[in-house]
Amino acid sequence: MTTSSTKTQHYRAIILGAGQAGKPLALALAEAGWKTALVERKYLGGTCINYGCTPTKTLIASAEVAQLARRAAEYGVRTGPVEVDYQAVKRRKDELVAQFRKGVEESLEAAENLTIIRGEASFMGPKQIEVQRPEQGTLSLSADCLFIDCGTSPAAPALDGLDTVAWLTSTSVMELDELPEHLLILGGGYIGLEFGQLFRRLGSRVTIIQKGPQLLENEDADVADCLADILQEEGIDLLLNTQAKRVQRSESGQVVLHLSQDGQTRQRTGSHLLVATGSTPNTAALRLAEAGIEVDEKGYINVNDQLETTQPGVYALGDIKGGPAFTHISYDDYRVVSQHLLKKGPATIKDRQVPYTVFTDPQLGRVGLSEKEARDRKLNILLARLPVKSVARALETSRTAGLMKVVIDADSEQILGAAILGAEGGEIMSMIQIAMLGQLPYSRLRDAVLAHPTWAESLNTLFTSLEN
Ligand SMILES: Cc1cc2nc3c(=O)[nH]c(=O)nc-3n(C[C@H](O)[C@H](O)[C@H](O)COP(=O)(O)OP(=O)(O)OC[C@H]3O[C@@H](n4cnc5c(N)ncnc54)[C@H](O)[C@@H]3O)c2cc1C
Ligand SMILES: NC(=O)c1ccc[n+]([C@@H]2O[C@H](COP(=O)([O-])OP(=O)(O)OC[C@H]3O[C@@H](n4cnc5c(N)ncnc54)[C@H](O)[C@@H]3O)[C@@H](O)[C@H]2O)c1
Repeated sequence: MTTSSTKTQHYRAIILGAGQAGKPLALALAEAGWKTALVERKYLGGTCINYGCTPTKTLIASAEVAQLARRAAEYGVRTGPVEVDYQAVKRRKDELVAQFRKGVEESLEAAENLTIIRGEASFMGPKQIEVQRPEQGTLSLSADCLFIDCGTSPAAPALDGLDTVAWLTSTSVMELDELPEHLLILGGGYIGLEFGQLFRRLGSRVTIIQKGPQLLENEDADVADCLADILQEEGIDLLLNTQAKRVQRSESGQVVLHLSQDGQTRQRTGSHLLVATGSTPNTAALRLAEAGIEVDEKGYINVNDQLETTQPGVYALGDIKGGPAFTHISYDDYRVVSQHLLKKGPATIKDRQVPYTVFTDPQLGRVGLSEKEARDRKLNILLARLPVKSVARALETSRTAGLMKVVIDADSEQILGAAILGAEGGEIMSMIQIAMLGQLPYSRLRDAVLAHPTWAESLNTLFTSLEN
């Protein structure tokens, strides 16, 4: 249902942003009988479905097939030369995104008590907003409760000359109709690595420039270095400890990056530049100060453990509140808010687990403390460590790259964290996460009977030899 009116319309709940928290929250509140409005300025489903997880993981799947086909001879299979039809790869991705988006639109449009309003929202007062609708003028709305799920956008670093080149974001790089010939990537985080490897495997030359001494700056150095070796073996040009000083477009239309590495001047020239140096919250349009909603120094909205902002009755969910920026965290924010408001049950974001997976190949599955974090906290720990090449399943399937590492509390035998860099690393990490949820001591996994030859069985071996 679409609405149009000039006087202020009142709702029990208004949700700003139809992302990974906003969509399920709108459905839950409406189903509970709350008169609810959902305001979205672009696509229903938000980042994950439209420009995040869904399109990237679909492209990554095509890149994995290309890579496996190239390695076919290792398995004794002849394929002939491997060719990538990038238009077909892109079409497959676009079709899946359209399918997911349609599913979201249909479920929201079918809901009773829910009004979908297309336009950009701004606060006019603590519980009052204005929506700028394309070609329909503004709409004035008020509500008893407001929920902000407006997400983030790619951030642009302060880089001399950036405005003179047509640089790409994680969104616009997926709109290219042709493969970049040589993709320069600024940033060695999640986006830089996932795009870097997928474009390399699809046939581009790729250079990744990371300002710090390792990729994935928050991970343990041994894990990050192992992943760096794997990417370099695939032909990715990796520059660590490298600062971008300025960028310019050459006469032939190439992008020229002027760099500094360990005091040495360097240069890289490519056909395209992808900037993947982090995100910034979508707070500018919201005029949060009008509602007395406080933000931190980076502009992320301050919330308490029930996700209420400094304005009572106004909540912030998902990436816009800062902290871990993952789809499953946004979804859990929805769970916390809906349990708190609808079931009046105890619900908090305090001390929740934050698992995540970097979808390189091999994947990096992570949960809990890293070794560095545990040592910084001066915890008495044991480490379980296993190179993936020691796992039977890895050898049988020729997927031997990576390492597994688990941090254990030496006194209680409880698992404190895990980094699984290996094939299906996200799934193996999730098994360890479930053991952590159930507070199983590591020895239960070491001694468990696990089917041979699965990836899961590697847990027996992983926990057999421990180091301090
Ligand atoms: C390339 C990429 C890959 C990713 N891959 C993964 C992954 O594999 N796994 C994972 O867990 N996470 C991944 N993420 C992160 C994940 O997509 C986000 O954490 C998640 O989508 C955040 O959801 P959200 O609830 O904060 O809101 P979002 O999904 O960001 O939605 C916010 C919505 O608010 C709308 N909006 C903004 N301002 C206004 C306004 N003023 N008025 C009205 N509407 C407004 C926006 O249009 C948008 O639709 C990825 C992100 C990117 C960019
Ligand atoms: N698989 C996933 O879960 C997934 C995938 C993609 C994105 N995401 C989400 O998207 C968010 C944004 O991803 P991202 O990769 O843009 O950010 P990020 O913060 O993960 O990584 C940015 C990287 O860029 C580096 N950097 C910053 N400024 C630089 C500069 N001027 N030159 C060179 N390097 C520089 C940083 O050191 C850092 O390593 C992530 O925080 C993540 O939560 C998640």
